[in-house]
Amino acid sequence: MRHAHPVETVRAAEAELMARLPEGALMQRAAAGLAATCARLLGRVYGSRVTVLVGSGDNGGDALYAGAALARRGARVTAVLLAPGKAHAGGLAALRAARGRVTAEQEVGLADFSCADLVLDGIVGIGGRGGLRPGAVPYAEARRRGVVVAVDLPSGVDADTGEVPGVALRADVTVCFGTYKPGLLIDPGASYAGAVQLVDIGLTLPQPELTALQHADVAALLPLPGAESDKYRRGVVGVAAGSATYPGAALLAVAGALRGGAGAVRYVGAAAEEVVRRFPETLVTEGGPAGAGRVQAWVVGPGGGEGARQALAEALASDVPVLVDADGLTELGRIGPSALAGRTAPTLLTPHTGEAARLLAGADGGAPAAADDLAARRLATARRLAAAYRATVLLKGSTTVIADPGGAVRVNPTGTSWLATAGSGDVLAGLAGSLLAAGLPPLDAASVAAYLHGLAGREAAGAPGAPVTALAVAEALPAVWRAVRQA
Ligand SMILES: NC(=O)C1=CN([C@@H]2O[C@H](COP(=O)(O)OP(=O)(O)OC[C@H]3O[C@@H](n4cnc5c(N)ncnc54)[C@H](OP(=O)(O)O)[C@@H]3O)[C@@H](O)[C@H]2O)[C@@H](O)CC1
Ligand SMILES: [K+]
Repeated sequence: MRHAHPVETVRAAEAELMARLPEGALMQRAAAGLAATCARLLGRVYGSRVTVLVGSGDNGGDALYAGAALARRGARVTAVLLAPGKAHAGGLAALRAARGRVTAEQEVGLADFSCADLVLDGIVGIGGRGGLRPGAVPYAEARRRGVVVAVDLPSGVDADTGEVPGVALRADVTVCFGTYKPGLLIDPGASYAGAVQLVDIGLTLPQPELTALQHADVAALLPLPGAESDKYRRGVVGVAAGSATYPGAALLAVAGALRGGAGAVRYVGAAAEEVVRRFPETLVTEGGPAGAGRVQAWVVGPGGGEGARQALAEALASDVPVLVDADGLTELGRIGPSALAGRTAPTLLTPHTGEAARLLAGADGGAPAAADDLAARRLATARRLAAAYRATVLLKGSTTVIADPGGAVRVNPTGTSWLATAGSGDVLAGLAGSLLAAGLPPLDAASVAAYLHGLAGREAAGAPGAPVTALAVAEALPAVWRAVRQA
């Protein structure tokens, strides 16, 4: 599992460790790890050209010491001071002692940047606020031929949220210290970080609020049938989806649900005939959720159209977990959080940012925010929704973020942009609902579903990627399920 901690926590751990170590020891550890990665990336250090962008704090200090280490191995290193007079004095002395060059002239700096084999971005790290300052912006726009390595964090990315409030410097590799910062895992920040490598500097950190699952974590959470299992013990997931106008959503939600580990799928809705024709293993019931037989979780809303209101009300009145998606979310936004007030079982909401805007408006009373703004602040958006509705929220997008009302957050590391395709969300809803019915708590059900769905998207798209259909994503689920278990 990848763990991320906010700046405040990192600073506290740093202070606690620094009090027990000789001065500067922590920075030396960070710089040594950084220099080792740079050497690996360069292949041959001797004779290579390295440019070090240096800001006014310890982030620049790390970069200067790493630059000095590379210079001692024969690299031609130039430090470009973006805040001359404030650059880390010890790091600067070390670089000079290793015969590194130092300049504060932007023209020289930009020329060096463009022809370097490797650039170290030590402009700003966890002490940063706002995007790049004007003197640094030209580097973000300049031509580059070498690899850009961000020190701890790409400069201009907000460490705690992944927001990019202006211009940021795009990295190919980020070497972070002690722990991941949330901004390295959440878009848009994550998209600036490239491949992220963690250097252990010995910090003792508390349990993280924010995590990202990896194969082994998902494998441990997957529901597996025991020798005694029958379909009811493995869980029955009820799917209330599709309408006369959108029968396809019912098929796709059922396709996802059939591959999510529940023992059976029970469908209610207007597309029963199509569902049984395509998936004869589905149980079909007339009427809505209230009159259907016993299920262990409901999925309500994909392609629900007019019927979504009634289906939502009936599912929410049940005492089993309910996943609300698509048209169900629109209906929920109309009522607001009071619709969930009497629930005794968990609720999982799976909005994209447009639906999130409607849900927030339903909670706050104001006009819906622009979806793009919510996408740029996806961690805050998911947390706000989870708190307002007292529900687990899976906010879909370039980084899917899952927030529990208790404060825990999971960030999904899998996926492909090809997944932004019609019906893909219906498959995800069915899959997550199936995992809920199989007994996973909502945070686990949602994050395992997002993980498998992202992998299935990649599997269906192939490499190099090509457009995928939602049904192909559902059909790829068994293969990725097996791959996760075998890893
Ligand atoms: N914590 C740890 O465990 C360890 C931390 N280590 C390292 O230290 C780094 C943190 O160092 P730090 O605290 O000196 O802050 P840092 O990010 O260098 O910023 C400094 C100053 O920059 C300025 N500034 C602000 N915004 C800006 C912007 N947008 N663009 C440009 N400048 C901006 C602002 O100063 P101002 O110019 O406003 O006076 C601010 O005070 C950390 O990321 C890691 O690399 C490791 O060595 C060891 C273990
Ligand atoms: K940086």
